[in-house]
Amino acid sequence: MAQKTVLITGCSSGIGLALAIKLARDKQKRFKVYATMRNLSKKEKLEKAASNTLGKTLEIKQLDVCDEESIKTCVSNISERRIDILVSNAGMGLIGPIECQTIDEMKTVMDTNFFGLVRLLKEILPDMKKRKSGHIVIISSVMGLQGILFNDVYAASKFAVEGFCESLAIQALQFKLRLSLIEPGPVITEFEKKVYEDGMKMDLSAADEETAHMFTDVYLKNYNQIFQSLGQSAEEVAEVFTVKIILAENPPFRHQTNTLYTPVTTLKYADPNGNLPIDSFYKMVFHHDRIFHASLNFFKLLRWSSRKNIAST
Ligand SMILES: NC(=O)C1=CN([C@@H]2O[C@H](COP(=O)(O)OP(=O)(O)OC[C@H]3O[C@@H](n4cnc5c(N)ncnc54)[C@H](OP(=O)(O)O)[C@@H]3O)[C@@H](O)[C@H]2O)C=CC1
Ligand SMILES: CC1=C(/C=C/C(C)=C/C=C/C(C)=C/C=O)C(C)(C)CCC1
Repeated sequence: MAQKTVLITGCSSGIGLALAIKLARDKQKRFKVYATMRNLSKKEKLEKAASNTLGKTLEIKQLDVCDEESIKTCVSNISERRIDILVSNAGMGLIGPIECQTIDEMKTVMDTNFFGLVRLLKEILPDMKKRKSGHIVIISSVMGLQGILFNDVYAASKFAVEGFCESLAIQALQFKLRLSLIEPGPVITEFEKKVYEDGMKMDLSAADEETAHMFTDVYLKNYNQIFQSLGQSAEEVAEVFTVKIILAENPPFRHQTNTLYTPVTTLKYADPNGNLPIDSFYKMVFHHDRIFHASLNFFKLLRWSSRKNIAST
């Protein structure tokens, strides 16, 4: 197999970094990885992890998904502009009541998570179409399928990604291009820390007492526990890539990395009126004294049993 060129965005930490390292360390050297990040002063962690793959199967480049010029410069400096696999990973979260968020903060989330992908594709898709080959892998989220309390704008940005990709995938087939949406549940990365810290610092004075209480004493209070019980590691998510997505003969259009989460994303298909997921999440959150903790314990049990099954296979 000829070496494939992979461009990954957002490699200063988390899933992007783990994936870049995983692919660069491939024993058969099947990948040449362009690991990009918006701020090269953050490259030390990646450089350390890359060790002897640096300058060989891994190169670090600057790319800000919110800056068209930086995308153009990065792509133009790749030999023949050839990118076989694009991994659109750069993204950011935002939690809290919308009354306490500014429109500018919301626009930054949409600009990064949605328009970031659009900008990348405007630059890279025409070359892929000409070559009639290429695989576009997008890190979406389970929140691209199901909204979650206090994640209104983040979920909207991932829904936008999903709708955009569903439409584009039809055209892409004509050019023999593949699109794959990766939909992780919670992953323990900088994302979780940044979102939690911003949530803790949030000025809640614009929210009524009940909403502020719901955010602080229900959502934030359980946030860490949710990540601890349901959260995957960035390496686990990266593993899925090589095994199930990039190397697959027929890569899936959608792939959820966390099977514990799948049941909650199917509820909307079980009820055409759409009430079932809303009611279920409402009960999980607002009867959290019983149901919220019961559901967390249920998730924990599932996780324990799936780990046990993996260990015994
Ligand atoms: N962690 C989670 O629970 C989940 C995450 N995801 C998605 O996974 C993806 C990766 O997140 P994750 O690894 O968890 O989080 P991290 O915060 O660890 O990584 C996010 C990366 O995106 C980069 N980034 C942000 N804005 C830009 C930009 N304008 N241009 C280029 N890079 C940018 C960050 O760079 P910098 O260091 O400069 O900020 C960082 O490298 C995101 O799309 C996220 O939405 C999906 C489901 C769950
Ligand atoms: C509130 C709530 C939940 C929280 C889920 C969270 C917080 C998921 C986060 C996902 C992320 C961060 C995805 C990133 O793209 C549960 C456990 C499903 C059920 C109980 C109610």
